[in-house]
Amino acid sequence: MEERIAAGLAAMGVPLPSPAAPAMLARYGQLLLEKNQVMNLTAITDPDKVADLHFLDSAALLTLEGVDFKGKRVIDVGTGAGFPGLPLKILEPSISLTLLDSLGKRVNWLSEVCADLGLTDVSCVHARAEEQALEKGWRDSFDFAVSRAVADLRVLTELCLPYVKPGGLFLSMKAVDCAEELSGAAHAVSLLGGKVEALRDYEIPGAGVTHRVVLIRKTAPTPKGYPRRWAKLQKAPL
Ligand SMILES: C[S@@+](CC[C@H](N)C(=O)[O-])C[C@H]1O[C@@H](n2cnc3c(N)ncnc32)[C@H](O)[C@@H]1O
Repeated sequence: MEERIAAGLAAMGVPLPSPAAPAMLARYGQLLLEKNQVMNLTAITDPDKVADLHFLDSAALLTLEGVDFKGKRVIDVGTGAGFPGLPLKILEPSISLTLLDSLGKRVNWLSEVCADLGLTDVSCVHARAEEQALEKGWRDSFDFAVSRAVADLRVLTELCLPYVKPGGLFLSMKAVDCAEELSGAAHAVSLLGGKVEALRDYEIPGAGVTHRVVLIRKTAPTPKGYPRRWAKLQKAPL
């Protein structure tokens, strides 16, 4: 896995913070596949596909022109087994990272992985996104929110955008055919103080797959009353 990750990162033009970074990612991959035998962490079990569809896919966020993760406070909402947040932290160690998920078992495992890899400045938080955003110090306070494979953009915007401070970005990882999802989310984005700034497509080397990042700029603070409770948020999406 290490060679494939190293070759993919080089092809994508992602600089390595240290020569050990591909080995760290491969170690993470090994822990993932081991734990996946006893806990549902990923449907992808082929090591090459884990390299491509988890690690290189996550790393693609570091290739976006005009988006600099250096020293940023980043939250990964619905991180699951740590994607995309944890590979970002390994490849850009200056990030102050929060990994948030509503499934406690996954969050506990992520804490173990961070300890195993010797990562610092990573908070693994077991909470529902729409509830944690109401806690003091969380709202309008992150430079970037990132998220992959969690919910339709209309709902996801209400889960993620409240965390982002004005001037910051919500980076939503989607399929290239997300036009309908995007237009369905237009009202949620503007109501919650955001603006779709760009759509960026990227190819994962060797995988023959193209994915898309929707960049949403936070232009104003989150209005009072948002995010709403899960039942409301889902029953009556914005
Ligand atoms: C399909 S997994 C995707 C995981 C990871 N982002 C990835 O791309 O591999 C969706 C994750 O989102 C979490 N999730 C769903 N709704 C959530 C919410 N409201 N707050 C926090 N986590 C949530 C689930 O527990 C699950 O781990």
